[in-house]
Amino acid sequence: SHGWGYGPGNGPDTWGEDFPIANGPRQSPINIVPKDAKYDSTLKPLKIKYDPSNAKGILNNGHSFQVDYVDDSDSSTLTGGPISGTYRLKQFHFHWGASDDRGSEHTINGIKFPCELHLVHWNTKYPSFGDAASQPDGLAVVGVFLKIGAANPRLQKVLDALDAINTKGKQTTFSNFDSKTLLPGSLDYWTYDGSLTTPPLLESVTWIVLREPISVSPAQMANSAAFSSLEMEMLRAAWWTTTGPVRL
Ligand SMILES: COc1ccc2c(ccc[n+]2C(=O)c2ccc(S(N)(=O)=O)cc2)c1
Ligand SMILES: [Zn+2]
Repeated sequence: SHGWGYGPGNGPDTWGEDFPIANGPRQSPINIVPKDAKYDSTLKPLKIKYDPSNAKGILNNGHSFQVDYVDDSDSSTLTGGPISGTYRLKQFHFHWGASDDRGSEHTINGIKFPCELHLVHWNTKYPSFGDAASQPDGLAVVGVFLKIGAANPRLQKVLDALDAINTKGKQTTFSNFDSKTLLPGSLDYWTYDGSLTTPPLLESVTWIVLREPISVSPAQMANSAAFSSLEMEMLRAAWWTTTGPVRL
């Protein structure tokens, strides 16, 4: 059968057929309502330490593109915040839509952002990412909203690499990139226990969604081939998933 995607026959509302956990108790994404969020004084500040030399490559996986990191040591880690122990950076990727009025997975007061960055980390109490991905405390994903505004020079190195991976399955080396530069000035966050937002939808993610967005310009959103090739899939789907991928 054709794989999952964002089209009319394989989009988020059909994922439950192959992945019944789609109807589970802690599925992501969710709508964040700031006024309903509870302040938790036991939460600590986020501690993020990334080593730019750990960047390995950039891959077009057909649903997004991801920058993969070497994760065989504790040189790029997330600690503090709502998590205990040490989580290693594995990859980061983006979710975007066919137009600037939608694309993010999480929403704030029902508002969609044009893009959302996910920095994926796994709990080093488990031997590998694959093992951690099936554990309730296995993963921690930092979500960062992108809003349309001034061009963001920190994104440019990533966008410039996309032309070399403009079809599904293509990858190329991507080295010496400090993903910490993608983060906003404030690390204030909302957190909840959720899941992977794409199949296999595993309920193993402690979500840490930053309140402050970073900027991206309309030209940056549109200008790269890979964005457009991946966006072609999104475009085909756009007429179908005008409600976006939020499943409640
Ligand atoms: C154990 O088998 C797996 C585990 C994870 C898989 C995966 C296939 C695609 C993506 N992943 C992911 O790693 C993945 C999927 C979604 C996200 S998200 N969008 O950050 O929730 C992060 C990471 C298969
Ligand atoms: Zn994601």
